[in-house]
Amino acid sequence: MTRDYSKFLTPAGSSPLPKRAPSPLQMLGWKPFFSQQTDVDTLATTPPVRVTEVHRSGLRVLGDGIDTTIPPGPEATVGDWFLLDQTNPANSILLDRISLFERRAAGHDRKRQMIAANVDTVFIVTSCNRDFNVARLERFVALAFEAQVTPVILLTKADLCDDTAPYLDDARAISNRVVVEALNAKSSEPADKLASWCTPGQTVAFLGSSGVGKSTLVNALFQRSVADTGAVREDDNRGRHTTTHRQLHFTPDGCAVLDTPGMRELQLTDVEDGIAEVFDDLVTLAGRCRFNDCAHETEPGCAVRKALEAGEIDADRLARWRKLAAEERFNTATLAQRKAHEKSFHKKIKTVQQKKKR
Ligand SMILES: Nc1nc2c(ncn2[C@@H]2O[C@H](COP(=O)(O)OP(=O)(O)OP(=O)(O)O)[C@@H](O)[C@H]2O)c(=O)[nH]1
Ligand SMILES: [Zn+2]
Repeated sequence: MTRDYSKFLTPAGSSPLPKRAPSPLQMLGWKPFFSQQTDVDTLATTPPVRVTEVHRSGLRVLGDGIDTTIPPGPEATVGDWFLLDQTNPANSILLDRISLFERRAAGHDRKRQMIAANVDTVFIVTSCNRDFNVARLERFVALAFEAQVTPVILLTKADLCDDTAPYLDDARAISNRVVVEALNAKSSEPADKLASWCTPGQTVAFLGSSGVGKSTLVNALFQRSVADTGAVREDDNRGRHTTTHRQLHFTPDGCAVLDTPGMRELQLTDVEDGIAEVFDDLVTLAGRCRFNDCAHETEPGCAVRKALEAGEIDADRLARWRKLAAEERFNTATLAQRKAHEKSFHKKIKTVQQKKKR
């Protein structure tokens, strides 16, 4: 007799256990990385809260059943997690970050300013037209790597472009660690194409020049969910992401979208490691040059020039790496360092001129 066991088998494609819905804290972006910094008892007495808004007067923090304001501290930024001391909020404990975007302030001391913490994914947006610029994309990818945030390159306005293939090829050649997608931001595509990075508990941000479609994409993220629930009026969800201060907005799905003007002004300072990651193949090659301080120009035993002559590396990419690295060094140098550099440069010129006179 053959028995029919089919009724006892899990149907193909379905998981045997229903997935547990994320907890309120997980929806806010709470991860094992944070819980590992503390213990159950501490969590019970000082509950975790996330900074969702930064104002001059204080930080708005959200937790499981908590929505309050704590005094501003110089050490915190939007996206940060605190263990909230409810009796004395100023004594709340800041948890270590998974990632951090920073920039140098304008002015004399050019102190570092924190832009956003614990962002998981940054969408680097450009369009399939004249805005597309490999050097700029490399620079944004370097910033993301430096901040420990996963970069994803989005090429918008695909609908206005005859052939997206060359753009995709160029963007994909930047780093094999970066996913690249081409899309029409105004269509229904963003919901699908961004879905895997915009799951509950994830925090995302957008980088890119003006007019490339960042707001259109953010709108799409909100409208998809809004359309699903049909609960929010059009003009309400418009207002959700127009802001002038640092803020996290949560889609009804529980994905946090960072909206901060500072992201647009990120400069190329203190990103030496990020640049080295983008150009890791060239960095490895340079490590094989005979001299540690090889400028890859006329030095003997230069592995970079050898590879270039053998056609193993791209001359344009090499030039972009050197330019980006030089720009980074210049930006990162303090005013004093720049002045010292100029002084020694002028001194050199003077010596040369004096020698010529003789
Ligand atoms: N056809 C088409 N138009 C797009 C696409 N993405 C954006 N646009 C249009 O391009 C214009 C600029 O888009 P925004 O979303 O405002 O660009 P942004 O990057 O937010 O610009 P800023 O707010 O200045 O930083 C708008 O008119 C959009 O409708 C796209 O993929 N296809
Ligand atoms: Zn060299």
